[in-house]
Amino acid sequence: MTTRLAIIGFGTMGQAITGGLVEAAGYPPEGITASGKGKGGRARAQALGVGWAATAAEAARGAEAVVLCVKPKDLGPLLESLAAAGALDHKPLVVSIAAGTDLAFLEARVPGGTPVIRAMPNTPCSIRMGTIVLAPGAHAGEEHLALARTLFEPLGAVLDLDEHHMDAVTGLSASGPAFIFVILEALAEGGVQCGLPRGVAVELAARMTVGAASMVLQTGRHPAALKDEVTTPAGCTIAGLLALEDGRIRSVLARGIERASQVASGLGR
Ligand SMILES: NC(=O)C1=CN([C@@H]2O[C@H](COP(=O)(O)OP(=O)(O)OC[C@H]3O[C@@H](n4cnc5c(N)ncnc54)[C@H](O)[C@@H]3O)[C@@H](O)[C@H]2O)C=CC1
Ligand SMILES: O=C(O)[C@@H]1CCC=N1
Repeated sequence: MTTRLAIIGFGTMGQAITGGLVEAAGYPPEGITASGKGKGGRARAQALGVGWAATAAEAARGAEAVVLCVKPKDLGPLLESLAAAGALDHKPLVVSIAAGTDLAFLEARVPGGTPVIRAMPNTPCSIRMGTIVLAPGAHAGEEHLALARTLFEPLGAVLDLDEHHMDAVTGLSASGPAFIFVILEALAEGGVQCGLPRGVAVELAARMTVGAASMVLQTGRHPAALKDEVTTPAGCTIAGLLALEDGRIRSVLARGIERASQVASGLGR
């Protein structure tokens, strides 16, 4: 049976989640009502066939699950407006995807006993290749986690983790697509520098990345062991690897995740 779902905040992530559910996973659009303030949201909702509510309160009323997809700074005012309108009085499952906004903050702004789940998805959810980490609040039981999994599993791999990992998850798998896009762009530039047409270089870089990542997931082997198999003694790969190490590639990438995670932790304040 379809869960009546409200998506509040219809920007990048609200649209990625809704688009992934409707276009890629075949979720019935009539089961979803969206609400947003940004440009183009209503037209996108219409194109997807999902309902559109003029206000967040209207979307939330009667929904079994309310997914909050607004920026961290907008979450407090949004929850206050929903509480003032009594739009969460029926205690639906409330899911927040906001970075840096903890369960304690959310639970303090919904009616007592409301089940709340913090989720951290990423933009690849729009093509069902996402990762989504879930952390349940004090009143979210197994049935609520099961409902959240039903909503997110069509969009990618769902992992349950304790909330204290959420900032690290945000820096790694939520910000991470942006880092990978920059790496892909740079890899393609290398190919262009060596004479490949740009389109071919981008395609080779992207397909190679999918293949290498899939090897890690499918074999369960350590990335270092897989790397060693590519690296012929006195061959070309070791020459390229050493050039990358001269640029401190590992430290630069790891510090990028650390910095994103640190900033994520302050976004809700
Ligand atoms: N962009 C990303 O890759 C990821 C973002 N997130 C989190 O998702 C949330 C949304 O991020 P984006 O989609 O990138 O932001 P966005 O700015 O693209 O979308 C947020 C939308 O919420 C709307 N909004 C603000 N207040 C509202 C209200 N009271 N009622 C209805 N709509 C309202 C805004 O007009 C805007 O269209 C953030 O909290 C972010 O931390 C989490 C994972 C990945
Ligand atoms: O950059 C941001 O703040 C959001 C949260 C994670 C990905 N994008």
